Amino acid sequence: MLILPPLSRPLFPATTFNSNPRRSFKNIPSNLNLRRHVAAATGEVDAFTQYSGYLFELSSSEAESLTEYNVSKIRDIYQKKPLILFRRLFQTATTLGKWFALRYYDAITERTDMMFEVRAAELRKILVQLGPAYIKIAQAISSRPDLIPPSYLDELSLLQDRIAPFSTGVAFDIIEQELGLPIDALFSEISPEPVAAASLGQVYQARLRSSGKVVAIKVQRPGVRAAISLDILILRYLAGVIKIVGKFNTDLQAVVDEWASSLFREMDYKKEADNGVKFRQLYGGLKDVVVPEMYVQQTTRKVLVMQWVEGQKLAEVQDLYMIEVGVYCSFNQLLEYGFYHADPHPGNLLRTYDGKLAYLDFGMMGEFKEELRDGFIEACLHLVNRDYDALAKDFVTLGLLPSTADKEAVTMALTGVFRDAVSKGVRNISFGDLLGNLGTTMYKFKFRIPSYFSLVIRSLAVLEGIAISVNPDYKVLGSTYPWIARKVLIDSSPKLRSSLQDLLYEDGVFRIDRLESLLTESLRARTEIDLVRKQAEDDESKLVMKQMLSFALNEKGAFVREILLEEIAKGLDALGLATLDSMIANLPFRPNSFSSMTNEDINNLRTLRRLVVLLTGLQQTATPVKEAKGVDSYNNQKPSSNEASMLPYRLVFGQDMLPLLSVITELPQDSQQLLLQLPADLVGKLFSRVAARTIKRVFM
Ligand SMILES: Nc1ncnc2c1ncn2[C@@H]1O[C@H](COP(=O)(O)OP(=O)(O)OP(=O)(O)O)[C@@H](O)[C@H]1O
Repeated sequence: MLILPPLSRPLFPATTFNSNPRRSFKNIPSNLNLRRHVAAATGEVDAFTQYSGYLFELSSSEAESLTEYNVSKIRDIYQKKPLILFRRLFQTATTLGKWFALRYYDAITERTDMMFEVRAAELRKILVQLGPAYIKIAQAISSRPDLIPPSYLDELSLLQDRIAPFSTGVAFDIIEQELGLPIDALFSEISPEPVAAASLGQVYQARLRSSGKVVAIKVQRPGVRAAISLDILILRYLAGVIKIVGKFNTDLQAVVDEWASSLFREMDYKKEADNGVKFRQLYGGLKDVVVPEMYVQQTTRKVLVMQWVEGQKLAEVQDLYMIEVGVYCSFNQLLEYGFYHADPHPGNLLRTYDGKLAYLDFGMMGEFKEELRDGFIEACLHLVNRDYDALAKDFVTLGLLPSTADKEAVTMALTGVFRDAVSKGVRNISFGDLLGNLGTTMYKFKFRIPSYFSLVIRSLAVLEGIAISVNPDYKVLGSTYPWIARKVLIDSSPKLRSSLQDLLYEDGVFRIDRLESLLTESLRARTEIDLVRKQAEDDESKLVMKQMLSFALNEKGAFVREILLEEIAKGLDALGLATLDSMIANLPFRPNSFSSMTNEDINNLRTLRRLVVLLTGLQQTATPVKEAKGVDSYNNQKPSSNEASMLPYRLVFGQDMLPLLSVITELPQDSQQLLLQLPADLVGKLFSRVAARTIKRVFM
């Protein structure tokens, strides 16, 4: 048996854990008594390691074999062990009680503000001492600005789960027990000490004997399930007491139950492996994203074996491209498939040595249901388009605002927060600032953040946090917006289609500026095309043209294409009228200030021109119609007789159509075929428009 030699670029410095002597596992007697190992581990002067003695006591408990959260089973188990229950209750009450007493003392001596940071830091240490359940609570509430005052958020989010490891001997025994084979039958090499230790488990690096592949083995702390069950029971009692004493409306015990169920899911490594398999299927194929392969056959509830990923923690590398890949992948998780990594903290994201972003730890996954996803997208659209009233309504739809809230006051407060957020433009919205200000407002108005949403928020906030360490000006929402714009333009959900319709037609008037902004934003989304763009020789304008046309002539662009055709038909109709006007203006006996065009036609002509520019990227060489002031100024342009009849076309199409033709020939076959169908569709629309107008003019 060999000790795994360091890989070419070791991930973890050997100094990470200094407790275990380097040894091969031939030195570990297979029949080792667990208690001796725990005793050795508790030799470390560390609050959490002492705690592992307590975990060990519980490791043989009935609660350790619970497969899922079941409060009545847990109650039954611990009612039979009142001593353990009371001892833990006493330990928790005295530890937390001391802290609350100090807080109370601060309050009566009016030193609360002064001592805020000190108390927050003390609380963090206490939570680590109290063990996994409390560390997990702290991790969960560190993304809940509605639950705790903003100043505590910073301290709790610092809570690192780099906790002292438990004995390697115990870990190896667990691997053998769980996998049912001697460890050296399964692995040809293994690291002599854990490469990382977290609240629920620790990780070893090993090589599979069967295939020679390097794997990571995650081993669950012995006794952790029983300890967490016990703590959950105590917390439920506590929640019951607080609810009665504090006269709370919320069912606090239900909150504990919901959290406990998710924690139990996280402690089941078989579920984690299944999540990993699904995550790999959905996102493992994305460009520059790595999702380790799960060895489901070698995985049990307490031992997880997966492909080893070599790389550096994302927080330690200065690579903005990784953040962009992260944003792209997060978008896919949140808004495309709704299955997302709900715990992408910096320790769970690595940059591989060949420049890819690797995701680890699939214990906590979230599901963003389609209706809520669409609601979230709508809210983003409303935020970007500064429609604050609609935004306040979105808050109700998303379940963020209780129906009892004083809507007017809340809307006003929210408007203030959002106005500030978008004041420097969409690309500069700081998610962190928005969250902070939103948190203060939410805390004040007693909003609640539904649990599904807090995970979404957390996942975006983590990404922005990492990005900021690389580029202080990085804005995650600004980078996500192109994806949102793209989604709105191509999605077939009826809800999103109707919000697009509402957005583009305000009081019946077509808002080309909004379409322009959506289309141009959507092109900033880092698609495969965009990634190819790095190598492409094409010049910028030709690429924009190609992307726009590819979008408009694609299966997914059908809904927007319909809107575009409608607007182009209106524009061409107006162009026809303008041509007629120009020709009449050329007649020797032209009537004074004759015009067949209404203001609406002029607008349509302007829209057509902007659409041509937008879709083709062609620069206008003729006088922009935008500058003409209504029908009169249009007619007063007095062109020379030869130019006159061409003027409207030049106004719309500019002069150089050649690049457009060359791009069309480069489009995919499907798009070219669609393009050939367009004239027929357009003629149909134009014909019905001209007919309707003629009838109107003749009979009215
Ligand atoms: N497949 C892997 N390849 C390389 N390193 C890994 C792998 N899996 C885990 N690690 C290392 O082990 C650490 C802990 O793993 P992981 O986050 O899965 O444990 P956890 O107990 O679920 O932690 P948490 O408390 O964050 O939920 C990671 O931060 C990483 O450093």
